[in-house]
Amino acid sequence: MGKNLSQMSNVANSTNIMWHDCPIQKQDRQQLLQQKGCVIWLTGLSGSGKSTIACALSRSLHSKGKLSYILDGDNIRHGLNQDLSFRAEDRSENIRRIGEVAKLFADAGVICITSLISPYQKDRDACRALMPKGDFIEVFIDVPLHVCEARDPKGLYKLARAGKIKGFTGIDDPYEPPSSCEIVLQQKGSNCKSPSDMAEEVISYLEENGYLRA
Ligand SMILES: Nc1ncnc2c1ncn2[C@@H]1O[C@H](COP(=O)(O)OS(=O)(=O)O)[C@@H](OP(=O)(O)O)[C@H]1O
Ligand SMILES: Nc1ncnc2c1ncn2[C@@H]1O[C@H](COP(=O)(O)OP(=O)(O)O)[C@@H](O)[C@H]1O
Repeated sequence: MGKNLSQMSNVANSTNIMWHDCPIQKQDRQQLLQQKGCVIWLTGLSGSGKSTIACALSRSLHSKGKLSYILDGDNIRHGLNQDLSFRAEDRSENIRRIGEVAKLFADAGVICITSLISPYQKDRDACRALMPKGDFIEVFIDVPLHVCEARDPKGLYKLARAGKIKGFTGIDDPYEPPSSCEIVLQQKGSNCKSPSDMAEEVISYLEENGYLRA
């Protein structure tokens, strides 16, 4: 029997498309994995520690028998997003695509950790709006510019200050800190928290909010 025409959709440039459901759903995959699929969205300046904390978090989850996967902005720009630059529209598209991919991982039951500067509030809000409620956990890595600049692990701040990189976040391109997010990771006074201490704060949030059981 032919498909009912009324079930057909047009989405942007995709016409006459139809959604297919599978009887095995997110709930079933979560049961198998004994965890809740979600997106842990790490945002912060270059050098704030996103990649380091993402790795510490993934390692800690792995040791607890929980399946996670990291989508790192730098890495995704080597493949899927290699056509995108750092101008505002391309950063937005970078974040939109990674948001869509992260949503698929969360639907697969995986704890998906994204690690992107994601400097604009509206782009992060748009990703949140893509997901079912509770699936988007926004984590602000609140490290001041002067600390990130002093770390400068890739030498990019130095190049940006010398005018050799234009539109560098924090120097001559904006970073909008989250106005409200689930977790803020920051140094308390002079007490320097390690990346694994910060990862453990995220783990505590996941444990307390039931993400580490089905
Ligand atoms: N102009 C400019 N501004 C900011 N960052 C720059 C720029 N050019 C290159 N890089 C390098 O690219 C990494 C950031 O990529 P993202 O995909 O996370 O950025 S964004 O979310 O689209 O803003 C960023 O990596 P991290 O240092 O890990 O944040 C930089 O290494
Ligand atoms: N909590 C922390 N305390 C001290 N140094 C850190 C911390 N987190 C990261 N670093 C260091 O800061 C640098 C930047 O970290 P990275 O993870 O590459 O940041 P990002 O991915 O945000 O650019 C690295 O050299 C890392 O060792």
